[in-house]
Amino acid sequence: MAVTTGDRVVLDVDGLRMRYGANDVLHDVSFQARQGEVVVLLGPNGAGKTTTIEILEGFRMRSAGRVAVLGVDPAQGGEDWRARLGVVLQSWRDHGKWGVRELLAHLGSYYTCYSTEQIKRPWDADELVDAVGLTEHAGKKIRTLSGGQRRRLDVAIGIVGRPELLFLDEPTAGFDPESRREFHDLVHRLADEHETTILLTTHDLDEAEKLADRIMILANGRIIADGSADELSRRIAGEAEVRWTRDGQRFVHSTTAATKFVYELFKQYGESVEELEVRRASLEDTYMALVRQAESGQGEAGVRTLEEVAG
Ligand SMILES: Nc1ncnc2c1ncn2[C@@H]1O[C@H](COP(=O)(O)OP(=O)(O)OP(=O)(O)O)[C@@H](O)[C@H]1O
Repeated sequence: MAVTTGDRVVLDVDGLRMRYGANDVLHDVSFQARQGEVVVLLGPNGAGKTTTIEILEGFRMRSAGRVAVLGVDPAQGGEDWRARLGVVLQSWRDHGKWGVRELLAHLGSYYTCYSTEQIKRPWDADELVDAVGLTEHAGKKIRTLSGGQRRRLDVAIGIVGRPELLFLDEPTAGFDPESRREFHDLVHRLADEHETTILLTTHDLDEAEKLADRIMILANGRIIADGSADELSRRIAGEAEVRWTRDGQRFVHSTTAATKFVYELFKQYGESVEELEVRRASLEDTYMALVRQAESGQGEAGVRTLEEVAG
């Protein structure tokens, strides 16, 4: 997990609203992200994640609110501003006849003029191919790549200009577990070594937990939670489930004071307690509880225990 988050505010969103026709999609979205921070945006289908990201990227005009991306309003961002952003959207379908390395070197050449003292642009094509795990396939034509390999290429295209801020929309859809792990390592490296700020969407809560310094949950066009995975689960807090076996019999007990309970359990039964497990609310439990709570129209004041909310 990135620990090198700086003080510089890279993303600053205040009172963002978006309306499509008569349909309000984003109501009042406000958040900030700092240099080197990995922020994961979660939310059910249709919550407004892609809309938010597209507004930040300058691809979509907002209805209201203040937005500064690398200090610039995306609606007014020029080429030099755009060169500092990396965007990974859908799979790269064009240029099927191009080689992997060839395409990266070609796209990279557009960034040469945006090189600075601090940030040398573009990323060297061979190093980049290596960083995304495509070395073996560097000479292959793009149309011959598998789905997962093509997605890695999408990521490489997104970072070839060494962006200060990277947007990733469901980057690991279609990855096998190994590619997913490698991709997670790459995200950590970008944040830790290069101080890249990363905003990504995913529906994979395990991935969110592994990657995020901060998780934001968007539901019904509002951010209903913003914090680390631990902070979010503490908001739902409540009870932990303690499981154990004794003399071959299984036991389950729910308690808000798991440590004390386990201490008493051992004091009473000592070594006959086996297979002890303490399970706290997972990110999935927390996510489901918060989203259901938002969908049933309860505000912050209505935060209840997980059991009450999730039934
Ligand atoms: N161009 C558009 N015109 C009208 N409505 C739109 C447009 N684009 C998106 N919407 C609506 O805005 C809402 C938010 O869509 P958005 O794509 O931002 O959601 P999302 O959180 O990214 O969803 P998913 O997880 O399914 O990708 C949806 O109700 C969608 O139907």
